[in-house]
Amino acid sequence: FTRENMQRGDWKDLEFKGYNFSAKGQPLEGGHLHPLLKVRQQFKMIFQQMGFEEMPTNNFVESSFWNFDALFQPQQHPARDSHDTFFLRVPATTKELPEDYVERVKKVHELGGYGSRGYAYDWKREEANKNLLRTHTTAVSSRMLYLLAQKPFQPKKYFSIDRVFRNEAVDKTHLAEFHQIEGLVCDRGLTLGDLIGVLHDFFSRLGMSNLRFKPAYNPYTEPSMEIFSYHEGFKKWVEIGNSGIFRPEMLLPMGLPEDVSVIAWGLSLERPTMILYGVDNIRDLFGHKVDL
Ligand SMILES: COC[C@@H]1[C@H](c2ccc(C#Cc3ccccc3)cc2)[C@@H]2CN(C(=O)Nc3ccc(OC4CC4)cc3)C[C@@H](O)[C@@H](O)CN12
Repeated sequence: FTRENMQRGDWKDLEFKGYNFSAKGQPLEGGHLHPLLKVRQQFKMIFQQMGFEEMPTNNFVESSFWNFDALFQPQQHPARDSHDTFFLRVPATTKELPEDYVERVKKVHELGGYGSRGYAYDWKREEANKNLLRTHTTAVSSRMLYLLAQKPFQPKKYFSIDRVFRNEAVDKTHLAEFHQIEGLVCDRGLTLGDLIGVLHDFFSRLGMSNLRFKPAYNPYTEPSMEIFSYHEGFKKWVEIGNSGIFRPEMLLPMGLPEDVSVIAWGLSLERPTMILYGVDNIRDLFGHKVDL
């Protein structure tokens, strides 16, 4: 039946079936929120109920300075080479860093100070200038703590939930990126007991009250602890995150008062989401739809 037939009106003498008004309409597919975003909302609400402020995390690109050097992570650390980190070609280097602070960071890496021996190596500005995709949201925490140190001290509780990037082999449960959740409390005289207490408060709001802690290592926290929770369903201990107290070599060059300490912890968003939604392949949740 061509346009000409229609225009000539040939349709007038055709037999048409009567309307069937009792026919069902197309089933309407209701939309649904992505599980990761639903779990992110839950964590956000928990942090807000605990009086934490959200940190600005909308820069995926970071300098090696804020991502590593400010955290007292030495320039020869394996996490800093291209097997673990995505470095940028354009723009390859960062433009502006607070020069006086950079000098103090260089000094604490090379010679120590504040009671530290330092790492006794030649710290290079070119290394710190290299732009990368942030490997952890702790890069944002370091920026926020530096800003806090520029004003008369006041205690703060910050959190962040956003994407981080690692140049790692991908498999069923690992992607080259994930969402890190991080919380920190900055106040005078905080101790490991305060860290354990805030972890119990935080995780109990997720129904995880039976916690255990194991000594661990992070370049920027001392002491550090891995966090475990007994999972009733799996009848076993599940690692639910990592935590620690930021080192003086990180905090004092920023200019924070000597008696101020910062307790912090982190976990991923994908792990809890996969468990809460029974997803066993991370690709069903996020990332490129390829069959591995
Ligand atoms: C390379 O990726 C590391 C990632 C990710 C992680 C690890 C450490 C940090 C951190 C930190 C930190 C430490 C000190 C100071 C500041 C930040 C953040 C994310 C998860 C951290 N983990 C993790 O999320 N596990 C987890 C969390 C919640 C959960 O809830 C379920 C409902 C019951 C279940 C599991 C632990 C492991 O999964 C680990 O194998 C994978 N980890």
